[in-house]
Amino acid sequence: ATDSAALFKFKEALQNNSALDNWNSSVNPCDWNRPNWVGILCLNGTIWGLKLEGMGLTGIIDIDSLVPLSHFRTLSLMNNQFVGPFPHINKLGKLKALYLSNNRFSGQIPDDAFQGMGSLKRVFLANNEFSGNIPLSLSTLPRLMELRLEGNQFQGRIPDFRQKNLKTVNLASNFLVGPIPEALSKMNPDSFSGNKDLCGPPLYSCNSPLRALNKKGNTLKIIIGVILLLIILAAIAVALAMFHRKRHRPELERNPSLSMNSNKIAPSYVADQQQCQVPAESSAQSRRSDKLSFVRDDIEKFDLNELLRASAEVLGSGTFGSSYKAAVGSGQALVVKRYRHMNNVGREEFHEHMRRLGRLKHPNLLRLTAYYYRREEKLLVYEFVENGSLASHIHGNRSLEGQGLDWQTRLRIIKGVAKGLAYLYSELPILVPHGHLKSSNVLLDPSMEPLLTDYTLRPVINPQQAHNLMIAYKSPEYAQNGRTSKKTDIWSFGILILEILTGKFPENYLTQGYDSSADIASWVNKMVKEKRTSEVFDKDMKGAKDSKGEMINLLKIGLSCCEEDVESRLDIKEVVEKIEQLREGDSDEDYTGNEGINFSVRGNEDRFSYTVDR
Ligand SMILES: Nc1ncnc2c1ncn2[C@@H]1O[C@H](COP(=O)(O)OP(=O)(O)OP(=O)(O)O)[C@@H](O)[C@H]1O
Repeated sequence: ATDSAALFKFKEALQNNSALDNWNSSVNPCDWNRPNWVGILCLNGTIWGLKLEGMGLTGIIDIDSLVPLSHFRTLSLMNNQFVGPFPHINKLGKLKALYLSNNRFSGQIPDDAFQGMGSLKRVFLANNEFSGNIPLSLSTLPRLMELRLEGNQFQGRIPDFRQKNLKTVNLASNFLVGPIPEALSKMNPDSFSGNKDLCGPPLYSCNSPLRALNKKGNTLKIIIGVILLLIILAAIAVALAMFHRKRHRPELERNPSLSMNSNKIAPSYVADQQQCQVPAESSAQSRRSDKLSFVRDDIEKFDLNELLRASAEVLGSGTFGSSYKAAVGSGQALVVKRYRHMNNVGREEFHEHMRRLGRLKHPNLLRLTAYYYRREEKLLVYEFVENGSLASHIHGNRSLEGQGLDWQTRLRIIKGVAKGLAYLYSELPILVPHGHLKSSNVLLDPSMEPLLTDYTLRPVINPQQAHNLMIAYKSPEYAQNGRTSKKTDIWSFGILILEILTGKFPENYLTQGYDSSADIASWVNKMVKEKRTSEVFDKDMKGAKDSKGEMINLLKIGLSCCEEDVESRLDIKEVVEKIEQLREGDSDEDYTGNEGINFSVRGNEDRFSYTVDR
């Protein structure tokens, strides 16, 4: 009750907060690791954090109201409309991560703003309007690992950051001057680009003649920029003139407010459209562009209006969209996912990618049913899968979901996911096949067969958002260089296997970067090293009595997928083969101790290497 009251107080101070309408005082915010309220992060029944991203929020950030939440560790308000000064966050002394990027905060941040925040590891303030010097207290945060300040108006010199754990710093596009501190000299040069006058490694030496040349180059860039700007302004003027001529455009294109806050997907659109007097010719045009594009022939068709008029239940708000359940036609249940960050893709490119996805057909893939394209917003439509997500079965309220999944079901799910992935790899060899594998993107059909969803969307997601938001189960190399590969998918699969076997929530999901101390693979490694393997498996996993050897083999496969060295990480063919070979009751290895288990320690390193036959 105290936690709920604290959260309500926080919500009250926000404006435009209708995205939080499902916060309900008669329901606990958390059922163990499953949030019942939108935007809450739960861990072991406590409120771990708030992730209120892309909700159009504004108003006051009432930090005081969060102080009573004793387990509160992460606050994300990215991609909203907040304005005004930096909030007084140092009242949340145990905060580990603060994400405020992509708002309109402004003004100088006091030098002592981060004083006493000994646990803070990640600070994201990018793309705001902060000015003045970078606050000194940031440079003394003992555990700081990731700092993103790009796209602000910070000026002056960079403070002397010396933290050993600092892995990522981005200070690009500010007005900083002077030498780059030595501790940052190995960072990516792009992290310092677009500043007034920075020098020293990884940029040009402060005495280098190239630096002067670079400055001249910048002047040239500015001139070219001005010319380009003039061309763009002329193009805008022409476009505006054309816009005025096109009086009778389809209503959906004119009125894009597919209201997220309503229990219908777009009531405002429907109401307006009924009053709209559209001349015959443009009405035909309107129908054409308001059409849903179906990529399947084997299901009952419906039109966009029908879908938009249907009452919709919010299923959740994910990293780059919100999902709604709606029933159309004869009661067919569908899931409509609205994507916000796909507006860099051209119409044709988008259509082509959707048609490519529409051709995919496999028992372990949820097939795309239809999609809708509008420049600023895209809808993808899927069938509703009755048994919900794997995440809800593993982390949800087990008394409701039925005592947790038994071993055979877990093994079947892992085998199915492997087959689905292998199919994607064979059909889309040049793309990163899934790119967003995690337990809420594995759905369970009525016979508990897994269906992968949200796959292969990276080519149509805006690169900037894809980098920030995708790959929840991120590998160390992805966290460092932001590049996906087939091996980043394998890492995510490894984490998924460990999550299924341990029933443990991959905490690393809650952070933007990679934190080995919060990584489930590191935890399993540690437990094995301490000869506590028996404690690793989920206590609620029934039917495991005769299958201990198989469980250990699967644990090894999961860990081999989470090999930090990309080259030694298994590839999909090897993973599928190894998983296919698993049977039940096949081994008499005893997982309560180390005996008979082929674990071997590699050198003096902290991690174990697992002897998995290749
Ligand atoms: N077709 C579906 N049938 C049943 N439940 C679904 C379906 N698609 C998604 N869900 C569930 O709806 C909820 C919201 O899904 P959504 O994809 O919007 O977010 P997410 O998976 O949590 O995050 P992300 O946007 O990063 O994928 C999740 O619990 C998901 O498992």
